[in-house]
Amino acid sequence: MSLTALLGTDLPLIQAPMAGSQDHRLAAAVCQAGGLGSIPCAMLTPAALRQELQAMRELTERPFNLNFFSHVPPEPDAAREAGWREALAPYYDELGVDPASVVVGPRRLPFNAEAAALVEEFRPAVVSFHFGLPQPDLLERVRRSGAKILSSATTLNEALWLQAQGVDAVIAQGLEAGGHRGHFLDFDLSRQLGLFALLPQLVDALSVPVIAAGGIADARGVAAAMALGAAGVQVGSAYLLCPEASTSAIHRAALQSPAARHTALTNLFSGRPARGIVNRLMRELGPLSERAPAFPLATAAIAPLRAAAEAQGSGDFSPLWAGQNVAGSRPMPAAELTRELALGFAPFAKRG
Ligand SMILES: Cc1cc2nc3c(=O)[nH]c(=O)nc-3n(C[C@H](O)[C@H](O)[C@H](O)COP(=O)(O)O)c2cc1C
Repeated sequence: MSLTALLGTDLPLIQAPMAGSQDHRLAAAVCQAGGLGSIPCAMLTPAALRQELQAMRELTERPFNLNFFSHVPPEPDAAREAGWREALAPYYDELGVDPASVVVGPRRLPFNAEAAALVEEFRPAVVSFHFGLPQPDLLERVRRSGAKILSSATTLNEALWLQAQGVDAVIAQGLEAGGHRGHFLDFDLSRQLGLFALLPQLVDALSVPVIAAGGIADARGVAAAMALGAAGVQVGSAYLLCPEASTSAIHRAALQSPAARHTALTNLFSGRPARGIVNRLMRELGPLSERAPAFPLATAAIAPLRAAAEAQGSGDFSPLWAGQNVAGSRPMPAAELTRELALGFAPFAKRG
């Protein structure tokens, strides 16, 4: 089955879910332009998710994707948390932040029964997961709702596992990708592959469609991924500058500055490796640090530093998620960007 038939879209193009940087507005604009818009749910309470779903339904009747994280929550580790606070202490002093103001808590919850109930109620055409898949009973509820199920793989091993669990398509997430690595079985970063190495491996080995993600920012990138056998593409960073995205002013400025040419994988902001524009915290404490608590617990102690710095117009302590190929991105309406990207499908039109 072609990807457009599977997703119910005109184009085999998914706007990547980007938690913290977009909501239903960007998703709806992409849906209206023929792609599959995504609503990132990782940072939403059930009530906020319900509002997003209602707002989405008002803007479009087209198929869309709901995206969830499916990590295993870690056990809190007091010693590690204390070490992390110690590492950040000089910054608390500098910015006049009271360490007691840190609100400890997970901040990002994995897919759970409440989210499954909302999927059953609103019946999105597609549900995608990052960090593997939820528990089998929850996954079964999604499947029975009628949603097509996608998840990201960063190695052949992960892709084969996802296929064995019955996903409808696999997203091949190359090392170029912005935001969190979706890895869930293979944690050795030195073994993570760029898209051009990963994609053909997955295309050759899988029977389900493979969607290319990572570093695709224009029609040339789309055509290259399709030439390597992708059934479609998932594009994230290129959409961050669209007026419909909720990307912060600080993040937008960084994306359009020469600094955007230097991204790195860092675990400082959440506890899991994610690609972002290199900023002060990454330069001084990382970009990777063994002191950061496990995902998503590292976020709590950074949050007041981020807020204090952002109040002064600085992104020194903000996660500036971006893929390696974001330097050429331009601010333009999402529909226009979708149409430009779609030109890359033209030579492969027969594949649908
Ligand atoms: C700002 C940002 C936030 C992201 N948040 C999510 C998310 O919530 N869920 C998810 O599955 N992927 C997330 N990703 C990763 C994307 O799904 C995708 O792998 C990536 O954007 C593709 O690479 P590109 O950014 O170079 O296009 C995020 C990426 C970015 C840039």
